[in-house]
Amino acid sequence: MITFIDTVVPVAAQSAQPDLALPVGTTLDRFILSEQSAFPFATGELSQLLRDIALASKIINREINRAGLIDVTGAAGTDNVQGESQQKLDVIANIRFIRALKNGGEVCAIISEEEDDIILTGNLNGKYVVAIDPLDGSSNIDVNVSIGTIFSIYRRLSPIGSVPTLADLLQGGRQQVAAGYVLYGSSTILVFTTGQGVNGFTLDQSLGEYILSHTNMKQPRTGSIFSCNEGNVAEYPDKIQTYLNTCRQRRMTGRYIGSLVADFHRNLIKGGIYLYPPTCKSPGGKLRLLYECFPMAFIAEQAGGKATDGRQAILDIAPTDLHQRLVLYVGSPDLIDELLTTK
Ligand SMILES: O=P(O)(O)OC[C@H]1O[C@](O)(COP(=O)(O)O)[C@@H](O)[C@@H]1O
Ligand SMILES: [Mg+2]
Ligand SMILES: [Mg+2]
Repeated sequence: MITFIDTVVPVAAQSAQPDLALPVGTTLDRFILSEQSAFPFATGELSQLLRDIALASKIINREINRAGLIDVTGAAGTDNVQGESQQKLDVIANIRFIRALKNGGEVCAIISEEEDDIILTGNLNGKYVVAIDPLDGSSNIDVNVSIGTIFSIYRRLSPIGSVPTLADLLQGGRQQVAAGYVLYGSSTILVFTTGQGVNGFTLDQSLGEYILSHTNMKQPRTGSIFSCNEGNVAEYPDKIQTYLNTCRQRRMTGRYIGSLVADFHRNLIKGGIYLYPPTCKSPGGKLRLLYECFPMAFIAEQAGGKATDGRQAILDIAPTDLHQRLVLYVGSPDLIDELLTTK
């Protein structure tokens, strides 16, 4: 369920909100409006912000679908703050989302995977800040394999009208008011939560509309899928190697697309566990806390799953850096528990 209260109710206290089930087939706009109307104090900014993200994702979806026809494949010739070569679509997606968030007026600051520093939008009266991975799964762009976008929304801490600060972006995962992803796969789906469960909207390309297709998504308690880059196994900690051996002995299925959004989405629906342990190249983990781990952990927990770095719940981690990386284990709760108790 969506909460459209623009007076923020952090994750922990949101379960008291009314349950407003809407039927499959409802448009995203109708869903947003009807949910918002349930909250007398809602002023619509969060609703509009979600619409802005949905619109930008439709534009990106169009670019991705035409990737082979227009000059959007290959490297952009630039590196991001993490020293990763930026793909042209990384840059295009980054520009499109930042433009949509700036023009919307609700967002005062943004942190993006593709930008070194905080982006001040100039909307000093904007109530929200956004962390975004404009294009997730960049290594799959040129080979027509599913990719995604990941976003996380917070209410600003600094006073309305003032210049946003680092503290606005380095809030804890449990302060998120909304988080979601768009999966550009065989179909395009927008999945998000505002702390009242998780819903999925499939893009009807002929209408250009996101339509409710997955209501109140729930992560199966267990599953038979494990997802990790087996090429790195020799570098994984012994405990993880032991756990993966038990997965193989149990004849679980190895599935790894190499796009976090796609691997997460499959495991959310079918049951499974995604692992990105420490490696020699990324001893602290590869995935970024603010715009990959926090949003996916919020969605996972809202769907009944779990997300941990092996020591604590991802959502309990205090962020210290805009682009800090983390070890991530996320998925079905029983599989995460098994991993954590592996000797
Ligand atoms: O190629 P590797 O090392 O297995 O890493 C794949 C992981 O890295 C990512 O591509 C990182 O995300 P970006 O593509 O947004 O940088 C994840 O989507 C994916 O799960
Ligand atoms: Mg990513
Ligand atoms: Mg990315």
